[in-house]
Amino acid sequence: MTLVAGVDSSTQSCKVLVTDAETGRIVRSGRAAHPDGTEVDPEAWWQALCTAVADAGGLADVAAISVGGQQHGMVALDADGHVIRPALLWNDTRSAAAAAALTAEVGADAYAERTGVVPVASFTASKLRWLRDEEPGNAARVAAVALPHDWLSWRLRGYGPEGTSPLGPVLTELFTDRSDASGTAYWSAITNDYDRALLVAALGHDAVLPRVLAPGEAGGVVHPAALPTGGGSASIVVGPGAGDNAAAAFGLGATSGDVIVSIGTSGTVFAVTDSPSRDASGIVAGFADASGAYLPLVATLNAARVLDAVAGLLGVDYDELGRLALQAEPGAGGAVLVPWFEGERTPNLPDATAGLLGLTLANTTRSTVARAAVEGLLCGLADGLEAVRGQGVDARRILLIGGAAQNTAVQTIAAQVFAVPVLVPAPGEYVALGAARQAAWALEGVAPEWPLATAAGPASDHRPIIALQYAAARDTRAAELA
Ligand SMILES: Nc1ncnc2c1ncn2[C@@H]1O[C@H](COP(=O)(O)OP(=O)(O)O)[C@@H](O)[C@H]1O
Ligand SMILES: O=C(CO)[C@@H](O)[C@H](O)COP(=O)(O)O
Repeated sequence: MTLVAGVDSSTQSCKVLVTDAETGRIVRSGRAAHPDGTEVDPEAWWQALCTAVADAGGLADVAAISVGGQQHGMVALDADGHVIRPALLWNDTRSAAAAAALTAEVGADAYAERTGVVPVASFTASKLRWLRDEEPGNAARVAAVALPHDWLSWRLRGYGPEGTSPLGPVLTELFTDRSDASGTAYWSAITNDYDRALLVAALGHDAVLPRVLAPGEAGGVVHPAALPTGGGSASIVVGPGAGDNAAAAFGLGATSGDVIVSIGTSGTVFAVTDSPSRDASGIVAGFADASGAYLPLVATLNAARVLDAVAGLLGVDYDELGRLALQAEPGAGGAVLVPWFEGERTPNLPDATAGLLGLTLANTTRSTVARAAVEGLLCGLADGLEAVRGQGVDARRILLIGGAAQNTAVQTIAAQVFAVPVLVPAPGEYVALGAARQAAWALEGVAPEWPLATAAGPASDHRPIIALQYAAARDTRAAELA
């Protein structure tokens, strides 16, 4: 049996799956935590990757590996391959003003036309502009800009800072893939090329950018001395890797009619499409996918951690939070949580705060607050679904994934919020699975047809009151914050 490995270096943790290359059957797995915070030293991701690989039994018998990862994070390298400062992550909103400045200078229409996206705080270009303005000394030292998955793939291949890596700081050996490149706001999924003028507009000067591999293209091999556990043979192929959402779509084998809703640290709504999208409003990001197609996507900053916050407030665990939520009626008796705890990306309100609206003596109970939390986070994603549909996406069913998708109340209430059937694939790490499938593709030259994840769904039970009530509260909250 030939084995391949897939990695999900996500916001909160690193997960590794080792699978049968032919069938996708999971043979073993490992994981390790990432530090908290919206800026992180990439070295922590590398250490977590090493730990997760060891936890998954190492790579000695593995023939190929590919790395999926959180999108957009700014990994700025100097000419000696050192990381210049901790990476700003996709959920770090300090670059909001930089995003607005770039958009004003270039124009939203021009950005959408040239890159498929309009800058928001999350995108790499906005973070580079922030660096240029706030840390000019650091910006001047930037010799290359990579994304989390690019940098980890580079490290796996033995590259890194002088003296601490077997092959040293060969910046031109960095590679990425279409999906992650499309989240930079200086690459076009249509021309398949960087827009260097937009990089210079953001950073203030040109820099080495990772070569963009074709889907399924092999990017080299794991260096036998890169991992502390040893890399196994000298010929473990490294696949192109992908942004985590694209990797999940590839792992799920999503096709036309499928819309994926992922509830992890981020909330995302996305689909695989044959043609690119260009939304000059900036709500839908016109990303690329991992198979050579496109991935229109809406992301929210407030997803699974909304439940963490409210469970903490109520002093309960996830299961009890779910039980409480299901004790209340749909609409939570008029209580609405607009869950913008971390500011928000969609709608683009980076400085927003959350609001609990519509409280009365009658509805101020633990169960209505629990339900309002679940409804609020799902309604933000339902708005995302409408926006994605507005780009011509056919939504015949929703595939619900991510950490919080395992919560029974989230599943039940999703079937009340979305007017489209909701399916919950068997619990799994679909980003890592997609990366493993990519590894098999890079190894064998053909994308393997792995059996689709089995998925069961809550019965459709659409309750329009939830979204109607949320829309009114959302608009009220946005007006309060304006
Ligand atoms: N049963 C559950 N109910 C609600 N939330 C959950 C549950 N299990 C895990 N989570 C949440 O899922 C999140 C992790 O999801 P994951 O998709 O792995 O995140 P990421 O990819 O952003 O690192 C955590 O914030 C955790 O609180
Ligand atoms: O910013 C985006 C997508 O544009 C996020 O989806 C990140 O890619 C992080 O994902 P998770 O770690 O929450 O899965």
